[in-house]
Amino acid sequence: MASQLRLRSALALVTGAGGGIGRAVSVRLAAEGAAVAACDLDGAAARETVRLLGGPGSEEGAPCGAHAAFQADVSETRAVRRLLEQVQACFSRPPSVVVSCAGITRDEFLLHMSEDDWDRVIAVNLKGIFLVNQAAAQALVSSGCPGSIINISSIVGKVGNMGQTNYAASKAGVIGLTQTAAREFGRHGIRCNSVLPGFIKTPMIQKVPQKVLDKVTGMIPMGRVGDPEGGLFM
Ligand SMILES: CCCCCCCCCCCCC[C@@H](O)CC(=O)SCCNC(=O)CCNC(=O)[C@H](O)C(C)(C)COP(=O)(O)OP(=O)(O)OC[C@H]1O[C@@H](n2cnc3c(N)ncnc32)[C@H](O)[C@@H]1OP(=O)(O)O
Ligand SMILES: NC(=O)c1ccc[n+]([C@@H]2O[C@H](COP(=O)([O-])OP(=O)(O)OC[C@H]3O[C@@H](n4cnc5c(N)ncnc54)[C@H](O)[C@@H]3O)[C@@H](O)[C@H]2O)c1
Repeated sequence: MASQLRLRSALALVTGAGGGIGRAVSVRLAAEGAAVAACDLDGAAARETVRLLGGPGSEEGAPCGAHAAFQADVSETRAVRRLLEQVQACFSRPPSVVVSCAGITRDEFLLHMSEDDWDRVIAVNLKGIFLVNQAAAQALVSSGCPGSIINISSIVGKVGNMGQTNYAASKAGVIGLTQTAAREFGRHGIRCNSVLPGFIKTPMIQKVPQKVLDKVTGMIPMGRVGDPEGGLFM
């Protein structure tokens, strides 16, 4: 029961909260007592996450309750600034926990990859984390509040993956950004860490050819991909 109250005074901003990992993160944070600001490019998906958390605010334009949904494109500077303003207006404080889950893939071999597919993946997966980290940290520093920022990278950012030069570069960039932000933010009482999952069963991996999934799964000691809820004891 004690763990239920571990985050009772925390306000958590989760981007990509309408997706597989972001929704699971939101559910877990709420279960441990946090108020959740669920943000996604897909506003309806963010509202569905809030509905699952059982909070008011799941309807568009509904008043903020224990949890609230927000629509924003993390790759857009003005959208991210507006997001942090809206979250603070809704909850009267900056988020003390920020989990950056928003991300995309546009897989293709480098020989054939379009510039647009490169640009879009870097914009969402790397620049999006730059914008959210900066806006959240600025809000925390100006209010003198400590915080914890968690950026979702990928094992691909460390070991690479065929068909993902854009994605791998973006996720490697997230690692370097996080390590540097941690050095800069520490003096302000803000922790900054990245997580590097392997394959997790979410909509993101639905486009992966089965022959590739079979290949990679064969290298995973458990013999299966992970699930967003963690499934530690399954
Ligand atoms: C510490 C140990 C690590 C070991 C390495 C593990 C790295 C992989 C783990 C990744 C986990 C995290 C993923 C996570 O961050 C979320 C995602 O990013 S989900 C999306 C992941 N994307 C991919 O894995 C790319 C899959 N490939 C494709 O989508 C297509 O192949 C594509 C690149 C679009 C090209 O399609 P096309 O039709 O042109 O070619 P084929 O699909 O026929 O492929 C040609 C041959 O290449 C082989 N291939 C393709 N991708 C991979 C791959 N990622 N790994 C290994 N082999 C790959 C494919 O099997 C074909 O081989 P063959 O000619 O023998 O049939
Ligand atoms: N699923 C995996 O195997 C895996 C492994 C390692 C890392 N990751 C990373 O975890 C994070 C979450 O991935 P997931 O598996 O839950 O994917 P998902 O596709 O289920 O969810 C991603 C969410 O991000 C949202 N999003 C996309 N672009 C956005 C933007 N510009 N602004 C705001 N929101 C945006 C989508 O609408 C979606 O709801 C991603 O950063 C992904 O790269 C996933």
